Amino acid sequence: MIMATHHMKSTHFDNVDIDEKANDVARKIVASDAELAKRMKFETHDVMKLRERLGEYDCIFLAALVGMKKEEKIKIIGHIGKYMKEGSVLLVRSAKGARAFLYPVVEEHDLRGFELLTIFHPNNEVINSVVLVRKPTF
Ligand SMILES: C[S@@+](CC[C@H](N)C(=O)[O-])C[C@H]1O[C@@H](n2cnc3c(N)ncnc32)[C@H](O)[C@@H]1O
Repeated sequence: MIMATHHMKSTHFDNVDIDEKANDVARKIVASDAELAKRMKFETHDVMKLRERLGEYDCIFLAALVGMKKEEKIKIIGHIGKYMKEGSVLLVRSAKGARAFLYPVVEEHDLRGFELLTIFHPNNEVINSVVLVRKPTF
């Protein structure tokens, strides 16, 4: 929501969650901002079941706990990487240090086949690190 409100002010977001209840809560939160609500859709799907659809986006944000364990997360990243559009960007949330007790750590070597753009580890109250990669254009 912070990105959509303050940085990507005209971007449309398709938010996917496997849990309909999570989407219901998210819809209610976003409904308080009419402008934002127009740009936010919430759909219930398992990301592992989406294929061609993933090729429609310029940028995909993968939430921290989509894949609770590292092996599961790597599998999900591989699936997204297979179907996302060439040249599009994937933002993966990771963790460093003691924060790795809470969230799976994704490192550069877990992102084979992608071009690494940046890794950012915050040192303030923000918990998640961010790894930004691009699917190469062949
Ligand atoms: C940290 S919460 C993120 C909540 C919120 N959607 C957000 O992005 O701020 C992680 C969410 O990932 C969802 N999730 C886990 N595995 C998933 C999958 N395979 N496909 C889609 N959503 C999944 C969970 O239901 C949970 O709501």
